[in-house]
Amino acid sequence: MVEQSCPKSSATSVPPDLVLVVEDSRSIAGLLAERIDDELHLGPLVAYDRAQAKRLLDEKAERMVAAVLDLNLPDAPDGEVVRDVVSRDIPVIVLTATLEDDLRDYLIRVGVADYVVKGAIDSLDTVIQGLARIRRNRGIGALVVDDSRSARLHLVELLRRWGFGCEQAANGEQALERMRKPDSEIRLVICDQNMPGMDGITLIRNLRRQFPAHRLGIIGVSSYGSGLLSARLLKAGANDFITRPFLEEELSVRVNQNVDLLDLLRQAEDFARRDPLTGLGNRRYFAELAATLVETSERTKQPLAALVVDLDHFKQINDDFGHAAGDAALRSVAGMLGESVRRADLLARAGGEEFYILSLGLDLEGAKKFAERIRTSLEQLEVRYAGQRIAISASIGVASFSPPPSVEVLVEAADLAMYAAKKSGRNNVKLATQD
Ligand SMILES: Nc1nc2c(ncn2[C@@H]2O[C@H](COP(=O)(O)OP(=O)(O)OP(=O)(O)O)[C@@H](O)[C@H]2O)c(=O)[nH]1
Repeated sequence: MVEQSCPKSSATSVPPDLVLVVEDSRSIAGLLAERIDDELHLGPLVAYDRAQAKRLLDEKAERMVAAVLDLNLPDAPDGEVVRDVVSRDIPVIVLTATLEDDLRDYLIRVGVADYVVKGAIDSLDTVIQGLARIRRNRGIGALVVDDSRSARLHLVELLRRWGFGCEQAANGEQALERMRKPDSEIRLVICDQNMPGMDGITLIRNLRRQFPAHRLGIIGVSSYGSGLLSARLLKAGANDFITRPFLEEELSVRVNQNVDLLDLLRQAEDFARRDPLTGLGNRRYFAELAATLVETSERTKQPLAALVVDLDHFKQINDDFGHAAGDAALRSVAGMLGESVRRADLLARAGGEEFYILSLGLDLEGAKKFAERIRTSLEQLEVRYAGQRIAISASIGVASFSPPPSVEVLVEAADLAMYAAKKSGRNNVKLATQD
């Protein structure tokens, strides 16, 4: 079995939304609190000494995303507050005036996520970036694969202090079994090369066949002196590698850079599927999800309905009020449609002033009622631009098949019905004929 090492989040109903700042300099504490609030939209909890910090921990520890701690406090001159916080499994960034080697060793040993030397021009920027990463990491599942229990636990402990939700597997087979589970998403795998049975390279090849580089970051771990091995790990599909023994800081940077890259790739993916004006999915997004809905309709023997919603005389709106007003109207319509559909429905902007909705479980009669409701809501929609009301209406075509032969047939049927609605005067709903 795969061991669950650290929970992804605490069991409280309020998601963690606070950052503890323990700093006796009121000016630094004030600056940090302001930036945590403004830039991260998290609630700063400020304590000026250890006693205050302990009280806040007793009251609100489970709501803390992370803590920023000064090492020298009036009632705790030797960093005692660090242990108070680390012992509660809250990721810690330490602010320190100086950094000698033995202090660095102590901080890593005691379990801090990061340390920042005070006074450098960008030190507060570094703290804010560190907090943003810890918050981001909380939503990311990581899997450590290593047959050595102590090596595995070391990696798990490091990932946990950086905020990751973390699981572990003792060999390649366990790791593949874990990756087959759809429940919690693992986005980062750190895997050792030398394992009995399936080695790291074979495991990475296997993983890469199933998970492209923008879905899963893989960091291979090789031993010192095996330069060729590192190259082979990369060739097998690892995004990066680290050589043992490593400094915790180096692993932290590699892990964070890889997760940053995953985020960027995910954003690029998202941009390719999203309409920038309305924030709705675009045609590409629609095509991908529609295929899944058709499959579900076939499998569950439920009808699948399509609505094609085309705004009337939109050119006239642009001509009368200007293109910016037309844009504002499209955004309002998208917002209204977003509120009208159920969570499981698929809504997309198909292009221009046309929107598609797919709804599983609606027969033609149900879909007609749904379309009528949308038509009426659009008619009543209050779109105001520069003090003037822009009247909106739509012609809606409706089709429902149980199951549809294909997405194309379903949408084409609804599209033809929409044209019939336009022909018969606009601002009405028409149903597709069964043939
Ligand atoms: N403001 C704005 N206008 C857009 C956008 N996309 C398409 N349009 C405009 O929507 C109008 C669509 O015009 P037509 O296809 O002639 O249709 P219509 O005027 O709505 O008339 P009917 O559909 O026949 O009722 C065009 O003038 C496009 O320029 C957009 O993103 N923003």
